[in-house]
Amino acid sequence: MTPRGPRGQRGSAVSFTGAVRTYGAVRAVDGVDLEIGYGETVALLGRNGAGKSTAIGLLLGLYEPDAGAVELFGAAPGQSVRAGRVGAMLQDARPVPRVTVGELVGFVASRYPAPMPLARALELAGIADLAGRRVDRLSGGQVQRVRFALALTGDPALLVLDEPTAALDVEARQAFWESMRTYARRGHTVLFSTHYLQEADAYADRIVVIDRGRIVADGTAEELRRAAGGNLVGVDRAGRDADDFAPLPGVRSVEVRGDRIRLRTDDSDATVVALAELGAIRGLEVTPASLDDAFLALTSPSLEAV
Ligand SMILES: Nc1ncnc2c1ncn2[C@@H]1O[C@H](COP(=O)(O)OP(=O)(O)OP(=O)(O)O)[C@@H](O)[C@H]1O
Repeated sequence: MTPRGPRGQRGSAVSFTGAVRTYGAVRAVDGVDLEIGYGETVALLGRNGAGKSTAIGLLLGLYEPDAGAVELFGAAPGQSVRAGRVGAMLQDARPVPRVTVGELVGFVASRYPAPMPLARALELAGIADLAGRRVDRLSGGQVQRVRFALALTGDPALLVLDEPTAALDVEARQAFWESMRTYARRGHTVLFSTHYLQEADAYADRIVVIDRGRIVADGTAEELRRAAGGNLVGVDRAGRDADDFAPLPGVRSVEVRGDRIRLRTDDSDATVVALAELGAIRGLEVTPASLDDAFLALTSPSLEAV
């Protein structure tokens, strides 16, 4: 079915088609195809240097792709940004101005065609009590929340957040995600990048894993766990080699950990039956792969001792 936007638009909120962005020899974004429908909350997950910020820069029209195309709401990114349809919170080290929080958010709001009321933006960002405080005298976490208010204030259809919780303590982090959820529930589209798998799992409808500029997985947390090999089966090694286990049904990878063998498998039932036939079930343990396991398997195949 063709996705429809909140005002009945067809198509995608975000569309990357074979997008490439290079820095010299580095292909920071290397042929990305990605469609994000209206109202989806998507996490962009990747290690340091995977290409998340570069992808976000392309999406916001901060720079042009060297090849391929990027569209927002069916138009060039810059056009959608200028029309006030996008709010962004970037990793930004610019010095903060010497005005109050209320003045700053109010000023930015005044530049949008249909901003949300100032009090609403401050409340959603959890900084209603900071309205009269000077921005340059706030803590790092408070400034981060001011940035969130600035991203929200134009009441954008798409919210783009680059590692939004990096400077926040646990309590502020939870409050932040609650606000983001409230916003997303109103039918808005949200794209956020993060290193925190738990955040991606808890707050996104869909997780896109990027590695060396390429999308290596795209789906729900459950689908990612399955894509990486759904279960882990552990047994005592009992003098056997890793090679004895690799051909067993369902097995994707074999890891030796001291006296234990750990098998990543797509079909743990078939693997366990085969282990039983081999007489190798001493210390048998079957556990679902965690999202961390899936992430490591998807982004660093060289670490696996297959
Ligand atoms: N302005 C630049 N000049 C040269 N190389 C760059 C530039 N910006 C990014 N890169 C390189 O492009 C690759 C992708 O970087 P990017 O910042 O997009 O990754 P990231 O996933 O956002 O990383 P992090 O999680 O550390 O913020 C890296 O190899 C990085 O060194």
